[in-house]
Amino acid sequence: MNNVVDIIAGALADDNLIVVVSAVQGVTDLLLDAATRAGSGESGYRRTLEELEQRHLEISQELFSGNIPVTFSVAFSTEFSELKDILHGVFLLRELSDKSLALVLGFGERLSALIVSSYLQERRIEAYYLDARKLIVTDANYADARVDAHASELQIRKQFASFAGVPVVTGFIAAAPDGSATTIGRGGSDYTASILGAALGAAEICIWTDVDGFFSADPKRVRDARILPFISYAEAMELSHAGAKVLHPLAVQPAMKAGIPILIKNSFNPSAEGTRIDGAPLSPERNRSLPVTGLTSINNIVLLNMSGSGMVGVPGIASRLFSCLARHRINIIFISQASSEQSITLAINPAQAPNAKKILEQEFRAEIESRQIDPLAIRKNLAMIAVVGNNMSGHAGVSAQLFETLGKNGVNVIAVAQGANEMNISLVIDSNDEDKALNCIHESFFLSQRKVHLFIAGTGTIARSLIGQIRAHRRNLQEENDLDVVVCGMANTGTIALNDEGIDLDSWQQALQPRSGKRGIEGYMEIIREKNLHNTIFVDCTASKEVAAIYPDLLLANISVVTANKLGMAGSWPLYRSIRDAQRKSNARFLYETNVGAGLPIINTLNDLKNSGDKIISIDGVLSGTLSFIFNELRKGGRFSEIVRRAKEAGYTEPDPRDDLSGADFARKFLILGRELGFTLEFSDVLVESLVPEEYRGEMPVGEFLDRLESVDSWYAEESEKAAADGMTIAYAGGIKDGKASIGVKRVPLSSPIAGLSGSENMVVFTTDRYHATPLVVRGPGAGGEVTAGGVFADILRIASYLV
Ligand SMILES: NC(=O)C1=CN([C@@H]2O[C@H](COP(=O)(O)OP(=O)(O)OC[C@H]3O[C@@H](n4cnc5c(N)ncnc54)[C@H](OP(=O)(O)O)[C@@H]3O)[C@@H](O)[C@H]2O)C=CC1
Ligand SMILES: N[C@@H](CC=O)C(=O)O
Repeated sequence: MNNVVDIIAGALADDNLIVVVSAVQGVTDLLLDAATRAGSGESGYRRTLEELEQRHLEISQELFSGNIPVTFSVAFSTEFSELKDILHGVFLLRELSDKSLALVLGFGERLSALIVSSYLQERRIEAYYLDARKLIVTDANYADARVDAHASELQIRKQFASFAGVPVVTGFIAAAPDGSATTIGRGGSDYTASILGAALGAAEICIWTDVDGFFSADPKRVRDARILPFISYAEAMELSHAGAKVLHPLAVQPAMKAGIPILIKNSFNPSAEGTRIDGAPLSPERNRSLPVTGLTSINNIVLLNMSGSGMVGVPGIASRLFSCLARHRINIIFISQASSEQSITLAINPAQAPNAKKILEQEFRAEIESRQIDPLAIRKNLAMIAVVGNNMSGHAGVSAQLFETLGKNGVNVIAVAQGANEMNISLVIDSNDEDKALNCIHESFFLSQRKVHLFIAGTGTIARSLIGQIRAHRRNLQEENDLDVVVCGMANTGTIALNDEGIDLDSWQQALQPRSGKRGIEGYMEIIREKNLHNTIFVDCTASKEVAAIYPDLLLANISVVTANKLGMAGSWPLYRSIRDAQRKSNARFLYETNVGAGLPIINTLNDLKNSGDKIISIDGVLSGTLSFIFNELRKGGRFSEIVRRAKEAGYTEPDPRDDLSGADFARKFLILGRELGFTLEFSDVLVESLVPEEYRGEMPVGEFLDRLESVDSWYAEESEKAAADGMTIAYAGGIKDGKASIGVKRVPLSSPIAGLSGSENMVVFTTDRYHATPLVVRGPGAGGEVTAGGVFADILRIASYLV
């Protein structure tokens, strides 16, 4: 109130002012509560009344610093005793008519106007209280009255024939022709101001509210929403009708008719520029080149669907439908009818849905009984989103962009409407998807920089390298590629870190907290699904079967997946099939390049060959970084057990190195390649030679296994020497041809390319119709944190470029 009075005092220096006030925050709800209780005979209404009195008293005490003027005190008591009398009457009668309700609800504005006008007087400003019942004339629909513009204009002009002082007018309330109090809709003080401004030809109508103006989207739901300095009357009307709470939907019309600009300003931040609403033509300075001005949503609507073959080509059905709803004062928020004329879909307020269904079923009883029209269908828990902009008109591609971004994010559009003025596309979606839809649409139309949200499973070798790479490269991606890679979740078996705005990658280890609630990967997936962020990618850096098993569910929930874990694509055939099926059904992407050869482009190369029509004859080579490293080092004369330890330390091995030494990890890669080639293979179809001695294959802890491995050192040393004596070397390699894959220890000439491998190098040899005489070879490091994480990162960026 102090801010308000300062603003009034400041503005007064330049102009004549009319001040219109609304009720103190929450007061109209309290009045409604008191009236409803009194109407149902609950004496508890008196407590609400006391609370109301107390609240206004506290405000007054504070404003007047304890020295409340006598005149104010008297007026204040008079208002409250009138309110008490009315509520007492309602209580005695146990009946709350619309007429009484309108009278009660108006007390919020009456008390505000009294306080503000008295406080202005206290500040030596010549102000006076003015009841809008003397100014605004409505029909007799007391609680939601329709304004009679002409009669109101006459009254207002008469009242302000001469102008002196600052009138402080009660917003929201008006009078029916018989003088009874009416109200003109919640938040109606904006409307009151606009009616007064228009009637008097004001220079400006300024709405002082608690936000900086119209935003491109609700900033509480879309973090990157931006203020709109200028919008047209038409845009303001579309946005406020479609849920933007900044301005009363009806407030634009009188100002627009009179050509008076409306300024939206923030009374808590008066220096902010605000939003100017007017009818100025589009110009580059005032209107961005973007087609969309803003988006907004109504988060609780109900769809009413009337359908039936008997509606086709029958004139008058729509007229009966709408007339029936109008007779019962049911407001229609949205209408859609396809050209087949088989159905009409309407969105209405949920509170009115049961009544709407009842009256329409009565209206169309004959048609429903004769099955020309189906019983009315009601669909709940829906939200309506409106995408609004003057510039949308004639701008091809707006709806394509809108539906594409929703589709990629798995947001199902249930109903759509666009008028021929092309400045509003409204769509109805499941209310669970509302925030996701608002954010992805906003990002698509307003932001040059797009976001992908990552949820990582696993915090081991690969995840650590991945985080390091994202941290090092994030800024560059933002600047060069307009892409922000945001890590929103990390989890291992015991801990979890979550932050929708992005975990601080400099201290992610500290962010990990013990897991609570539903643990396991299912719990993590539930959190990701509940968050329902747009452009979400799940990144699997575990070696877990349980994690791989959730890929189908993730994909069906439209969450893209990047995985280094081979247990999905090399899992059982049913799991493999269900991943592939889910991939087909979903708009989300699934990439797994690092499953074979870590960061090497093996799966992409194979698919490029296949997709471009080449025929793959065979694939041979070394596909284990660990085994390659072991045999390359043995050739130099190292001890087997000690080399295995080094492979583990270098991050080449699986969490349990027996997965490498048994050939299982290698076999999985051939299994994946075989499946890529179209063969129906299970793991057992790959012939594998294991290097793990029989007695160490059980549950033995990894440390103990590594200690015991020394027992085979001499065998490997001897085999290496024997092979060298014959000009040969030993290596672990394999191949797949005609759907048959086998891998194991081989003797190869020292001159063979396999003998020339070093470190963890992999080598894959594709023999194809096109690459026959000289096969196509992909060679390079095939294991290790950095190269694998690089491959995972590249897959993430591939999905990002599809999503954004
Ligand atoms: N190393 C390499 O060169 C390559 C590895 N890969 C694959 O990358 C994957 C990761 O390897 P790497 O980083 O070396 O393995 P690590 O053992 O270093 O890390 C595995 C991580 O997964 C976590 N984890 C295991 N089960 C679950 C679960 N159910 N839910 C959540 N987190 C889980 C572990 O958690 P906790 O710490 O709590 O146990 C751990 O943080 C493996 O599938 C591997 O085959 C692929 C290509 C190359
Ligand atoms: N443990 C694997 C890592 C890559 O998949 C290997 O050694 O190749």
